[in-house]
Amino acid sequence: MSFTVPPTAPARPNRCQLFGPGSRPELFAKMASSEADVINLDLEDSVAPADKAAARANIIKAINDIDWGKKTLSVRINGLDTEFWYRDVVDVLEQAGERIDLFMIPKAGNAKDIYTVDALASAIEMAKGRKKKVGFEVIIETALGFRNVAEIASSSPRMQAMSLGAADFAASMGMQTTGIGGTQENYYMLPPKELEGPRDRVYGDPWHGVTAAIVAACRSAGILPVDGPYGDFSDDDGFLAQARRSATLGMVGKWAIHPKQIALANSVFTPSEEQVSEARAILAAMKEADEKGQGAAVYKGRLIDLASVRQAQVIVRQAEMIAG
Ligand SMILES: C[C@@H](C(=O)SCCNC(=O)CCNC(=O)[C@H](O)C(C)(C)COP(=O)(O)OP(=O)(O)OC[C@H]1O[C@@H](n2cnc3c(N)ncnc32)[C@H](O)[C@@H]1OP(=O)(O)O)[C@H](O)C(=O)O
Ligand SMILES: [Mg+2]
Repeated sequence: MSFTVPPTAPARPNRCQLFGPGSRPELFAKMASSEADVINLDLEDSVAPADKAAARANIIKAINDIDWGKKTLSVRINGLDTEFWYRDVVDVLEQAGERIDLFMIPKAGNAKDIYTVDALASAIEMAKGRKKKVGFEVIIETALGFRNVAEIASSSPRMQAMSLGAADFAASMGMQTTGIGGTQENYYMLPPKELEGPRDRVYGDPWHGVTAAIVAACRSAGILPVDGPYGDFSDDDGFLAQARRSATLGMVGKWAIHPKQIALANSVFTPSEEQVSEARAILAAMKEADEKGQGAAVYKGRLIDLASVRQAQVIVRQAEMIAG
């Protein structure tokens, strides 16, 4: 290990973040009674400019009136390049009660963006005598954000989580696609032409680079890495494939842009009984090895050592935290 020990991430479930437009208040109670761990009430891109003020009022009322249970309650504010964002922060923090947990800052480009929102939120919290400091989560969805992902992750003690926003990311990177996440039709390779046999397309993962960058930035800053939206909510298999890929890379959850995606996300980001018992068996085998003075052992024909203990602990800790 390095002498620099990263902080630990917030110990709360974040398997699914359910989004709903602030301009559709009829959805809020349904969101509150869903199985999502995190609720994101949106003031940004799912709300038309003419509806921003009404959406703010809807969200403030909902924060105050609805029983959100144990869910993490987040409000996505507008981007810092708009005329809307300051009013989002001011109105919500001045008029909504302490139940709000997080602001989600979209299109985060650098640490200064987060500092700016932090300064405004701090002033309002002091002025209004708010006891609970609002936390932040951000979306990496621009080329600038990708470039500065590490400084954004550790930009403020308020930071709790970071998501990939595939649609805006694709636009900002100039990617040739209109899909929101998932496999892209033209992102494939062919087997070498010298090989015999059919040259079936092998699809790659165009989100791999930024996903790995987000996970590394989050894990070294002690915040939660989250996979963003999968736009085609009629494609359960596609959602599951992308979610399993991001879980394998270290992300802790995924957005749902429709309620049918909640169970899919929860199924992937809750370690299965098999995964947990395998992890516990590895821990038991390593305990036995340790008692014999061995740092490495053989488990089901493969090497396990102290790194395997740390891997197994990740899964056991996740399961225990979700079980509460
Ligand atoms: C891509 C970038 C993003 O910003 S993604 C995040 C922003 N987007 C959103 O917030 C959209 C959220 N989803 C919706 O608005 C809707 O789900 C919908 C428009 C996609 C579909 O709505 P619709 O009412 O047509 O859906 P139905 O299939 O008829 O609904 C069935 C049933 O479920 C209830 N419902 C619908 N949506 C929700 C919801 N979000 N939460 C809770 N419940 C919901 C609906 O009322 C029906 O209920 P019932 O009538 O059966 O009682 C990103 O930034 C990037 O860049 O990548
Ligand atoms: Mg976006």
